[in-house]
Amino acid sequence: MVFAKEDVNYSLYLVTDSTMLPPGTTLYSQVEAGLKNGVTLVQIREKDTETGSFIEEALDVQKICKKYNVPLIINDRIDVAMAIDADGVHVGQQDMPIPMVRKLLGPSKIIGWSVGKPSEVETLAKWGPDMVDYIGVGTLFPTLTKKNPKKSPMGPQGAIAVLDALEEYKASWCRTVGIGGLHPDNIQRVISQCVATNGKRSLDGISLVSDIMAAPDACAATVRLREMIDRTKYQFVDCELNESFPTAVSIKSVISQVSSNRPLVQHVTNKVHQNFGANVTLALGSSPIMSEIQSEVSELARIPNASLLLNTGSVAPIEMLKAAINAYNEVNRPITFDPVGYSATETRLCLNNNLLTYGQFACIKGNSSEILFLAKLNNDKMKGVDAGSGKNDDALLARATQIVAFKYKTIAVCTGEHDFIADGTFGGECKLSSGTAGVTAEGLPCVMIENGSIPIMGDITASGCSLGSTIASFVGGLDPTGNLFDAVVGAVLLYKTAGKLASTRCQGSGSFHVQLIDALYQLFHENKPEKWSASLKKFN
Ligand SMILES: Cc1ncc(COP(=O)(O)OP(=O)(O)O)c(N)n1
Ligand SMILES: Cc1ncsc1CCOP(=O)(O)O
Ligand SMILES: [Mg+2]
Repeated sequence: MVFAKEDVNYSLYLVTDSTMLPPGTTLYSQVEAGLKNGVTLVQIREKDTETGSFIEEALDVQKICKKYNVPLIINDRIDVAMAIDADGVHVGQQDMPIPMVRKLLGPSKIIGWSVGKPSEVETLAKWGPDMVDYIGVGTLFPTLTKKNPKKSPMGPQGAIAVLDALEEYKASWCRTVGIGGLHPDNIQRVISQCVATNGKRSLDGISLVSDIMAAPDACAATVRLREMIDRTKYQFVDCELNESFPTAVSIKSVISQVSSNRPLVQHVTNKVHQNFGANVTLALGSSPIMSEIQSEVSELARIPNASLLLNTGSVAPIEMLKAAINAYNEVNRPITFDPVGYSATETRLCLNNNLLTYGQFACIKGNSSEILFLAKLNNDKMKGVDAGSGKNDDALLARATQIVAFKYKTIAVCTGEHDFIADGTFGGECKLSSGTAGVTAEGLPCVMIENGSIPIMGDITASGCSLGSTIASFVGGLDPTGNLFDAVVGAVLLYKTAGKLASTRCQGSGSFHVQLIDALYQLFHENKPEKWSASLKKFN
């Protein structure tokens, strides 16, 4: 049977490994369980099997694949692929050169190649469309399955660089699958974040080994993966731009939702912020919990309307931070990420980059230096944890905010004299495909918040961190159909209006703290956004 290459469905690509079979299962039972429940492509990869046995296993797996009309790919072994007339092979950078593989297999067979960096894309593009049909992009995350990996995990940002290279070198024919450490807790993020910067292509599939091969119940594991892949919203691929901008009416609705849903806001934050953050959260009708206990994050994330504020000024161990991200991502509850002092030290840079790759965030909030650095528009090392002293013009800050929103598929907030908020999270049900939306960062909805400066805000501790508490309360309190952009813009408008009000009422920085909590409480419970001093304007 010859599969037309354009008909190959890469969406759930199972790669076998008999060394991890649970008791009571076989290579064949795991493959069949996968095929029955949504696996769309199979690769037999048995690195420790002698040629004779490998051929027997491949023939038996081939029979099962034929029953489900699914192509079979052979790992590494071109001779075995030819011997059994398999549908194709997958080779890596250290295996037989692609032109030689193509010469032996002929034009109709599927050839997959492992690609880990843009220069390898340039090579395949030079070969042209008759050589490589798809690439395995990885290793995305750490995995024990592939022994002695040549490169360290690339994360979604590494995959984006490869997708960008496919666009740059115009290799439009080439399909892509992500591979390496893929499991239910990171698949949605991989799919939604791994989109080329020009919005014109996403990953075409997810390839994995252990999540199915090592599963005691491979049927259930596959059903879960299939469901997750089919329902994950993909950004910028065949989706429409959200044209709606927040209004006083939509913000009023957000506050009503927060007030009735009373979100639980888990703070993982620095010691200085904890007390004030808790009081700000209470003023907004929400319930704060300051917990860094790794063993309880899953329980907390499952509490109705749970919301996580991750402020990396905290000293919580990275394992706890990652467990918290996992727990909230797993149940689709919002995480507000505040990468305090993003690049002030190597330690913070490494920690924040690690977390940004590891998690999907509803909102990423930072000062102008942090956002400019995240957008790679200002690579100077930040001085301390405060915004750089340089005056950045509004257009640059707005663009940086849009870039961060696009890059991480999030609501990005850039705080400063003016605040900028951009929406990179729009919905739209899209399938795994090379999209045609062509949406780019500068097309994203972006607003500028004007409220005049509030110098005394800088004279108290945790005023910036507590905007994070406000955002986390608002996004946590949304109804399921609520709009994240409305919630974040509403939180910033409320917080800035309260700051201005408190500055007119206080006697100094000490009473400003108290007045700020009073003002937040009063404005929240009044719920009259149309009267707030802070205002927004579209910045596109
Ligand atoms: C779909 C897919 N992607 C990548 C690989 C890795 O292939 P390779 O680099 O040749 O490493 P080994 O699998 O041979 O260890 C793959 N097999 N499948
Ligand atoms: C074959 C291969 N190539 C890169 S990672 C990998 C193994 C992926 O296995 P798992 O899905 O269990 O992480
Ligand atoms: Mg190989």
